[in-house]
Amino acid sequence: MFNVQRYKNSSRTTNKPQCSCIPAPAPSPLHLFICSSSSTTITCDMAFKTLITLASLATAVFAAPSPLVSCGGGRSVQNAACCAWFPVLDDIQANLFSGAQCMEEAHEAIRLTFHDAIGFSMALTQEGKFGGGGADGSILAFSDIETSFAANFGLDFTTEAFIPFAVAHQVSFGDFVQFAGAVGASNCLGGPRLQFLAGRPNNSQPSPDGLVPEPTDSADKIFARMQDAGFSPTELVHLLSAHSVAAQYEVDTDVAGSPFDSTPSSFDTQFFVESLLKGTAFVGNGQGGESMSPIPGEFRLSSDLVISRDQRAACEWQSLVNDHQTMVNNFEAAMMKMATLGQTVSELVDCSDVIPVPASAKFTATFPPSKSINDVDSACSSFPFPSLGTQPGPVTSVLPITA
Ligand code: HEM
Ligand SMILES: [Ca+2]
Repeated sequence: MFNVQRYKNSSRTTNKPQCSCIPAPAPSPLHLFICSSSSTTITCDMAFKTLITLASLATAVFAAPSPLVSCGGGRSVQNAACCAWFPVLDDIQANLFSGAQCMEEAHEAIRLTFHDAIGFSMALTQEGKFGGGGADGSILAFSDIETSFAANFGLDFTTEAFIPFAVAHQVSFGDFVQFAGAVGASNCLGGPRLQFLAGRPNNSQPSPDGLVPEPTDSADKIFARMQDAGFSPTELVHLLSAHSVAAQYEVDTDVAGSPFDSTPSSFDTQFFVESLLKGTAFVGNGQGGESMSPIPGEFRLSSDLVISRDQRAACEWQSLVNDHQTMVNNFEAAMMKMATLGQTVSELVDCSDVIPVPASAKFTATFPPSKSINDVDSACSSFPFPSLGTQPGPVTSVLPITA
């Protein structure tokens, strides 16, 4: 096993008053609030009002912006414990993400957040078969087991590359997976600034097989699996914004690096546009979860096809075609939920201020060259597909992402 220390959260204490409510002598309907340290007795009603007032005051005081703590080098954070993440940030930006790029490793980092966190099942927990799980770093701690699952095929390269960083910086695997994903996403033009909470313990169990959705799965199967982890079809659409900065390497290795949209380094809405165009040809061999795509070089996952055409998701999908800001907001909210699956949020420290602010961009969605509204395969009848311009020029092939 790796010698990784558990991230130490600041100790927390609770102030419980040494008081209790007892019924007042009949016929009074009141309960009396009696404190051991005081001879005063007041009614519970009054006591609770006082406590509520004190609690609101305390909340107001603690909610006030706290002074920033300097971490040196011109960087500062709200919580001093978060300074420890800057060396991790600098290391992965330079040595994992090739200088803060939104390329293959950053994409893999985003994907890994999902493949770790989705190892969580309310049904299995209720049946007493697999409690816990979720965003716990098990995909790194038990990479030999979890990367043998079909849905994680090829992720062994990623886990091998990621593990040494977590070990070197002595942070928990669960924290590292979510941190690397948030930093990777921030490298993408127009990307989200994801929340990052630190302090996940390093005590995961291997996830059972079968919890990560596969590109060959039906919409019913995928929605059921996501529901079992606490996500609605709408939230799944929000999470799938990640496929705007994505490519495949393992579904068809002969066309490794073929992206899911024409702008795989921009967290823009082109994925939602292009995935709704009629497929015309396979980029690869058409097997293992590939569907026909509309543009040469672009790869379409069958799972994206069935989800985007399903009545439970189609309108949400279409609503994001030309709404980058909503796409970012939705993704941030859904990722916040996913990154803490199986964790006790109150025990984590908010270190979001360590995550870089992504380069902002104002995107206007367009049809690829030669495509128009006539090529749209909309499954949403509630509102029309937005009116978009067409990129000028001849049809060009989307280039693969190469290392
Ligand atoms: C229905 C659920 C999903 C299915 C079936 C699915 C399937 C896939 C597949 C088959 C690949 C290609 C892997 C390869 O061959 O290298 C992929 C890539 C990717 N997925 Fe998903 N995915 C799903 C949801 C998600 C979610 C929720 C996220 C993130 C929040 C995500 C992020 C990514 C990213 C970033 C990549 C690109 C990885 C790279 O370029 O190396 N996916 N996905
Ligand atoms: Ca894109």
